[in-house]
Order: sequence, then C-alpha cells, then structure tokens
Amino acid sequence: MTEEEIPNVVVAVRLRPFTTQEVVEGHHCCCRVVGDQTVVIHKEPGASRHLKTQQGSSNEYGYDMVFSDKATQDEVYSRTVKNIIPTILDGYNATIFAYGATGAGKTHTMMGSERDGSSMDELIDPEYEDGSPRALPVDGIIPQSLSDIFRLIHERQVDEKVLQETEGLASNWTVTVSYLEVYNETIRDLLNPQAKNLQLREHSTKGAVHVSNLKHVVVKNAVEVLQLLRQGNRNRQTKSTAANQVSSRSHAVLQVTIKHTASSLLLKNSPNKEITNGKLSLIDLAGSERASNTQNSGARLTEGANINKSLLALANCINALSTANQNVIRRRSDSMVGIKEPRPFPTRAKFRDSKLTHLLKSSLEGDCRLVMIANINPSHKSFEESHNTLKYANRAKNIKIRPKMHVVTAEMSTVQRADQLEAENLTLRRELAKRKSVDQSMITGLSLGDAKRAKLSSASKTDSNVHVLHRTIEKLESEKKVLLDKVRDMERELSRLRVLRNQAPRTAPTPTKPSPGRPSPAREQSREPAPTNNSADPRRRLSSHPVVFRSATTPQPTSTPKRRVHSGRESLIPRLSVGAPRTS
Ligand SMILES: Nc1ncnc2c1ncn2[C@@H]1O[C@H](COP(=O)(O)OP(=O)(O)OP(=O)(O)O)[C@@H](O)[C@H]1O
Repeated sequence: MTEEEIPNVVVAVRLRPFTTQEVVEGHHCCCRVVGDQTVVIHKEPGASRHLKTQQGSSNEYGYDMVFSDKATQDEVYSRTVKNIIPTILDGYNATIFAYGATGAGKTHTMMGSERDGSSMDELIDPEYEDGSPRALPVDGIIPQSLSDIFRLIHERQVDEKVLQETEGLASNWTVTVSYLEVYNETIRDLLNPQAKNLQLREHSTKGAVHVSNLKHVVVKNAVEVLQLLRQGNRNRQTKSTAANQVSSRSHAVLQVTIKHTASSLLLKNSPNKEITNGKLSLIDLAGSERASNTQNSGARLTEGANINKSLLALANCINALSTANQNVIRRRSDSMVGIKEPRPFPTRAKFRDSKLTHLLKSSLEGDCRLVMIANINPSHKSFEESHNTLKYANRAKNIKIRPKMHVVTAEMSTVQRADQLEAENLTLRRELAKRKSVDQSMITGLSLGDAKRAKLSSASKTDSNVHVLHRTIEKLESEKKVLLDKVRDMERELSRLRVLRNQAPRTAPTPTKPSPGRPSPAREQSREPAPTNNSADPRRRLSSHPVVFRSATTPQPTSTPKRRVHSGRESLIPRLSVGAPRTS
C-alpha cells in the first residue's frame, strides 16, 4: 500500500467474545457482524410491548472495518495499524486509540498480554546473530507497533549503510518514548511516578500541546521499549469493579517520537541536512461506565465520574469536528433543487474541557492520521453502552484530517558540513581502531584472500562492518600514496633549492623580486606543513575526511613510493588533512 492509499481516518469496530462468567450467567448476544463493514445491533422488546419505547428494534451501522469475536490480535493489528507504522518513520504523525464501555476489550486490544506489566515471558535478546532485530512474540497493538518500529528502522539502516559508502550520506535515528496517564483529571508520569506538577502547555502560535516535566526516554531497541511499557503498566491505576475484574481507571497515553537526521556530505551533492520527526500516540482510554452496572461507590464512583466527564468532552469534540466539515442541503420552498451550503454555525471543538481532549488536540484537529477502534461487549446486558459506542464511532467517520509530513530541510554551511565530516571521521577512526584490535585476523584474512578466513568472516555478524571498513582502508591507502608522492616532490624541490642557495655568492642578500614561476625560498618555507590548528580552517577540516571527499578529485598517483615514510596507518591519518585543500 502506498502512502497516498493509506486512509487518513480509520474507524473500526471490534466485538469481544463472552467471558466465562457471562456464559455462566446466561447472557445472550445483542450485536452481530454482517460482512466486514457492518454491525447490526438488536434491541429486545421490553415487558410492555405496546409502548413504543419498549418495542424491539434493529439498527445497522457501517464502518471502515469490523471485527467479529473470532478475530485474532494479529488480524486487528495488521488491518488497522501495521500500514501506518512506516509513515511515522517518514515524518507523519498518527494517533491510535481504543474506545468503548468498561469491560468491552480496549486494554486487551491495545496492550495484549502486556496489560498489567507482569508478563512472565522473558524478553529475549533483541538481535539475531546477523544484527537484525528479532520479531518479538507480542500481541496487542501497542507492543506490536513498538516491535515493528525497530524492525523497520533496522531495514532502513541497512539501506543507508550502502548510501553512506556510495553517496556520503550520514544518517541517524533516535527513538524517544514518554508514557503518561490521566487519572481523575490529573496527569501522572508512568515512567516517573514521583514527578510532580505535570502541566499541559500549548504553543502560542503553533498550537501544539505538550506536557511539562514529563520524562522522555531514548530507547535503542524493542526490548528496551517493552520493558518501559511494562514498567509503566505496573504504575497504572487499575481496580476491580463489578463490570471488569481489572478495570483501567485512567486514560493511558504512550507517545513514541522517531527522529531521523540525514545529511549529504559529498561535495557533488547539495550539502543539505534533513530532519524528519514522526510521532505515534497510542492511547488506551478508560471505559465509560454506569454507576448502576458497576455498583461503584466512594473513590471508584469519583473515578467513574471523571472518566465519563472526559469521555463526554471527547465525544463533544468529535461531534464538533465531524459536523464542521459537513454541508447541509437547503431546499427553497418553491424549488425542487437542493443547494449545498456549509453549516451556518459549526460548533467549535472545546478541547480545553478536559485534560484528555486538550492532550489530544493536535491529534484530532491537526495533521495526523487517526485510527479509532471501538470495542463492543455484545452482551444484551450492555445494549445501551454498545449502542452509544456504535453511534459515536459512526459519527467519528466524518472527521476530516489532512496528514502532513514533518520535515525540516536546512542547507548546511561549509563550517557545519566540515564539523559533521570531522565527527563522521572520528567515528570511523574509532570504529576502525576497535575493529583492528578485535578483528585483526579477519582484516588480514580478507586482504590475503584467504578463502577459509573469508568464509569465517562471512558467517560473522560483523561481516558488513568489516566490508565497509575494508573499503575505507583501501581509500586511505590510495590517499596515502598520493600524499607520499607530494611529499617526495616537495623534498626534491627543497633539496634543489638548497643546492641553488649554496651555489649563490655569499654576499649580503639584496631584496630581489621572486620570479613569477618559481617560489622564493621564503615562500617555499611557508609551504612546509606547519603545525597549524586545522580546525580553524574549514577547508582543511573538510579534507581530513578519509572516506568520502577526495576520491573524486584527487589525481591518481603516477608511481608507487619506494620508501615508506610512515609505518602505522594511525600515524598517517592526521597527516592526510594537510595537503588536501590544494587538490580541489
Ligand atoms: N478479543 C478478546 N478475546 C478474548 N478476551 C477478551 C477480548 N477482549 C476482551 N477480552 C477479555 O474481556 C475482559 C475485559 O477486557 P478489557 O479489560 O480489555 O476491557 P476494557 O475495555 O479495557 O475495560 P476497562 O475500561 O474497565 O479497563 C478481560 O478479561 C479480557 O481479557
């Protein structure tokens, strides 16, 4: 599926199977799935059938997709969210949330078996021997999304490694995670429960909302992020109610930000730096509840009231957003022709009515893809709640969103590029030195073409790194040859000048103009490599990059130097920076 084909808003409905308790109590089904886009809900007739309100009825609602109680976690994830994950890496934002009454299956859909953070499964080593990340045995939209993010980043890194070598591309991926809950209209940091004074702040011009003092953790792989998720889930407020054994008493919001920085370093490419920022918000809402069904009192009742209040605010915002884009058909009394007009007074979404809606402001009205999964308990005892959820989800289909890519492209100045080259150069040298000590035998093996060693090295997970380093070494070697040639030329020139000076009459020197074609001894002196501070001159700093820069412009050596001036490769590297600017 291409990026354009991925819908901006997806509204899906999922019916859950009956729990054992419901089966024992003899509940029967009030909802059924027809095809893969329709749900029919049936209201049973009441005792006094002659009253209109007590008569049975059936209603049919359509959605983008519908999942029956037989649908697996994998199926739900693959059809609703999987396609969106690559767009986050490209710099788009997306919000995925589960909605529904208490006990309808939201946490099951979003968290899977990670729901209470006490999963006994060992999180295994994140990598195979070849360095690619393992597919983690996880279920639920949140863990599956997190696992997929790192799998995709790894795939892109493999492609970028090739570009690094051929195009001089330098790239970097950073994944940052925050996890909070809105409990009783208070924001709590699930990764740092001691944190106080978490406040919502809105950017005055951009309108973006963020939470002050919230902990953001940089994560390196899927295992790290799943461990954080478990840690956060252990800190989350859950209690037992009559409607659900483990009922979430808060709205949980996990945000994953993926930042990708790419810069082209080669002179032939325009020296641009491109930063893409994609954000995925994964939300497990608390369920709406009726005090009579849950039989709550005291603290549970207060929680329930707060949950309902924020969900009502969310419903109002969705209402306002869905009607804002709708046209009304006006028909003049004397005409059969209807005229499409925008609604005269579209309701304004009041995001500030609750912490939840304020937090979701940019997700709902902004430039971000939206996936809503409405969860339904099909029991006849939950008819009212299920019917409300179906109506509400049906309205959400009218929300119009235009996702936007978040990319900043900055033209790099020569000095910035030089700085980046220096950093790249340093990293490469460090890696080279490390590899040299670890894989000395492997590098030697490759240069000797020893088949046995090559076989060994190909089996190793560092094989691709060694390959890149080997190419780097080859480039360094050829640059070294060029420089040695230059040094020899200069030495020859210097000794010729010394001879000339010795032959000159030993009279007091009179100031003479140097001939235009030949440098004066004083000028020659100044061409000697002086111990200067290379970092002061950007051109010199550029030249110190051993990999990407000079191979295209450096003339090939005409002869191989017989005398090796430097025995070790390490001592050569700093000298490479001296002569280079003259080659360009
Ligand atoms: N698709 C499903 N398949 C099997 N069991 C499910 C499914 N959906 C939900 N359940 C089970 O139903 C019960 C209630 O689900 P869950 O806790 O996810 O509801 P919830 O909507 O998150 O409730 P609350 O809002 O109170 O937290 C749990 O025992 C859960 O394991």
